[in-house]
Amino acid sequence: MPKVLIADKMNPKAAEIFRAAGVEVDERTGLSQDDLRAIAGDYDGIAIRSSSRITTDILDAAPNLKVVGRAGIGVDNIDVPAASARGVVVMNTPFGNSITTAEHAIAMMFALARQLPAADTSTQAGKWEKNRFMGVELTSKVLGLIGAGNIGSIVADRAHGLKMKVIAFDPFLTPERALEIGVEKVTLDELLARADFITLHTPLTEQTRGILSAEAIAKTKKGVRIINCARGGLIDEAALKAALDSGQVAGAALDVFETEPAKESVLFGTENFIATPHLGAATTEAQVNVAIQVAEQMADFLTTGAVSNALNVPSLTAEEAPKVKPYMALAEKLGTLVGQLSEDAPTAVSIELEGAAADLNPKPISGAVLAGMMRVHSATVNMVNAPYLAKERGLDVREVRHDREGNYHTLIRVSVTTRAGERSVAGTLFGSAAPRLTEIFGVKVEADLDGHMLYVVNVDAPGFIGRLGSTLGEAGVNIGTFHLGRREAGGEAVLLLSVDDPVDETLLARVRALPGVKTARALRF
Ligand SMILES: NC(=O)C1=CN([C@@H]2O[C@H](COP(=O)(O)OP(=O)(O)OC[C@H]3O[C@@H](n4cnc5c(N)ncnc54)[C@H](O)[C@@H]3O)[C@@H](O)[C@H]2O)C=CC1
Ligand SMILES: O=C(O)C(=O)COP(=O)(O)O
Repeated sequence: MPKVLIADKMNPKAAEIFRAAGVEVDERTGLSQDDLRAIAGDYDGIAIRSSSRITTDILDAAPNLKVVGRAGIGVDNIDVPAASARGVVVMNTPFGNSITTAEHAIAMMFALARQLPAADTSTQAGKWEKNRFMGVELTSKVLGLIGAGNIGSIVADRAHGLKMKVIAFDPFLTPERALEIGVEKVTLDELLARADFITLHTPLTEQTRGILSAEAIAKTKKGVRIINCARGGLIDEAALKAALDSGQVAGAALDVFETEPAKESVLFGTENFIATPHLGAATTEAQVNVAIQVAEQMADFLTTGAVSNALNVPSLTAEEAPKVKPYMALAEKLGTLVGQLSEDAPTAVSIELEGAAADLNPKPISGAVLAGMMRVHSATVNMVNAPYLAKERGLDVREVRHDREGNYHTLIRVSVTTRAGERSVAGTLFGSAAPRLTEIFGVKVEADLDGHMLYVVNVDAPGFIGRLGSTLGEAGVNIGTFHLGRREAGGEAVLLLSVDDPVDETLLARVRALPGVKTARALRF
């Protein structure tokens, strides 16, 4: 039974869903990094929010880990490249808390415009300072969005209802999408110069870190109000403090901080500064949404292989997964075969799908081919990290789908290019589930690729099979199945034998010494 750790506070629905799906769950929140490292090895999956950090050392301590699920959006607390390299799928829930977070940004905007927190504190202190809290109207003001994705566009929609003019800086925003969400696409400098309110809605990346730097803040319209419900690190906090003190910035509301939990900050106590403790996603509705979704996605993946909302592997629906699985098994066997038979490092691999296979999602199939090929040299390769490793090694990977149906109702062909040229193997599914080799390097051979096998290329001549059988028999190696194919009578013949025991180097040398043998290799599936 797969086992999952819920490492951050999550709605109880998550645990219910895991258990109902037959997944064992431990809920242990508030773990230190050392504690998490100590227990990570027990789990197939870890579900988190923004508090836990899934770093390289946690991944290294978790050899059984297959999936990290983020009940929320931002994954900057997960080392995604390190997870990919170790074959761990990373999933998030990209929409479950977006409305809630957009609403928090709007709430912050109102709180800034009317100084609600300070007015509340003053009033409850019995001061009745009616003349101190002069606010500004939102109507007709310019709202500048930095980042106009899911949350940014919901903020734009709500701001239109408040009769604001919305402009956006987002290099990936297309003119069509800008039109659709009713925002004017501008450069960052233009946004800084024009906005009365600026709200941030980008992920924290190398490009966005410090996007509101001292230099950028200096370019803002005097009296701007800034809201950050995205990520700490997007704003230079010391520069913001200086700009609030000088009056360049009339107010700032932060939900997120460079260092969290933010128990202290240069900004605390500054006039016109409002803080909340990373509450953007903290509503009942959002937390139910993300808890249900992350648990369903992780349980589906662990029990059926379905992949949704993964950041480092292509999606595979619960409906597709059972159809694609036998193909992945075939693809992996073909990859393992070419991997074992390649004398040289391949420079290119092409994966062709024909007949029924052509209707399937090719990504998991090509991932399985690459995993099979590369696992020959590294035991830790799987279909998640194989495409990344292939890219790293400069392997040119092509996927081709052919509508035509050949001799087989369904076929996968894997062609590998090395310095020696291009060679290909092909296979089909028998009874729609059993992988079967159909062709090896241009020779038709039908064989199951299973267990220990011996591959021999020889010159077709009478008496060879008998001599080979005797050589194996003398070494005490029992033949299970025997498959033979040849290019033409008297030409090159290919023999694939399944054997009950491994064929060692001494026996291989004896096979290679038989008259007519060109190649002999021991294979393992
Ligand atoms: N405070 C909280 O509790 C929450 C915070 N968040 C944060 O909000 C962020 C945004 O979430 P979504 O809108 O759902 O993500 P999204 O991926 O839909 O949108 C992000 C937008 O940022 C844009 N972007 C990327 N690089 C940029 C750059 N260099 N300059 C300007 N724009 C850039 C992208 O093109 C995209 O349109 C998340 O990454 C997360 O960090 C999300 C949920 C809750
Ligand atoms: O979804 C996100 O990106 C968030 O920042 C929400 O964080 P949380 O799950 O509330 O710790």
